[in-house]
Amino acid sequence: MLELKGLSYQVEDNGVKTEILRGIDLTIEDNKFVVITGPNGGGKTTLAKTIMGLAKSTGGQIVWNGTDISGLSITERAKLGISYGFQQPPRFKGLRVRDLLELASGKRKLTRDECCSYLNRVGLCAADYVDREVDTSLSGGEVKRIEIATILARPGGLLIFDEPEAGIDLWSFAKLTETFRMLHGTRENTIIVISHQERIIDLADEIVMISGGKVVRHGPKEEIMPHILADTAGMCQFLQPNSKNCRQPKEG
Ligand SMILES: Nc1ncnc2c1ncn2[C@@H]1O[C@H](COP(=O)(O)OP(=O)(O)OP(=O)(O)O)[C@@H](O)[C@H]1O
Repeated sequence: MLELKGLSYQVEDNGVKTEILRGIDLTIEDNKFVVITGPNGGGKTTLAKTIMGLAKSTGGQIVWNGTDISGLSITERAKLGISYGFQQPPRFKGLRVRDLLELASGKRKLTRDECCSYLNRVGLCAADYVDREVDTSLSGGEVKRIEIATILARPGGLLIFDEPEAGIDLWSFAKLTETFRMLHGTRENTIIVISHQERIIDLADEIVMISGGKVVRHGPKEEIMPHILADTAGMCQFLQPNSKNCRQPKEG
């Protein structure tokens, strides 16, 4: 179980303090599929980075399976089974795709078939990629999918994906959605996905909406989804043609 208790993250620039996360309280039960969504700049990525330890929380606690991990390093958190897939993944010159998959899995050696199975699950033709270097010769979408494959290779735990759909073509996205569905079906991991995509949100057991550094909604998908749709429609007056406040676009 993941418990965030009054989690805060504050930055200071030239003496000016900005609170990016403002006392987040959130509990995520084991083996749930939770989608974090909300407006741009709301604090979703920062929240995910503080859980992984990539950003150091400035207040509150992060408790994973009963252990307060707030003071632990990224490596220590990774050893406790926490994984994070970047919105924009880094590249690793000199490392091949199979090296990254082996590192992620924790096994000394993965068979070619094992590597291929992880790559196929993100829509990559394994034979073309398994021996390629993870350098700048790979496109953004390729490197993103390779990174997601490395997270799939990790032993069970807490898997955090930051906008996995970003930069991925429609066909691969369909494959990825199916992979998430299957991954959740095994009930071996707690999955947190930051996403704005309705097809990913649709997979969720629970939705957390973050805005202004706070949790503004959290609950089962069936409860939160109508609010999201209403909020989204509310932002665009033309999506509610029968609304009293609706200004219709002028013809001609
Ligand atoms: N180190 C930092 N210094 C100053 N501001 C920061 C820092 N990190 C994040 N921010 C600001 O905090 C806010 C939240 O950023 P964050 O990346 O967490 O948002 P997000 O909800 O993931 O947005 P998006 O949907 O666009 O990816 C943004 O306004 C961002 O500019």
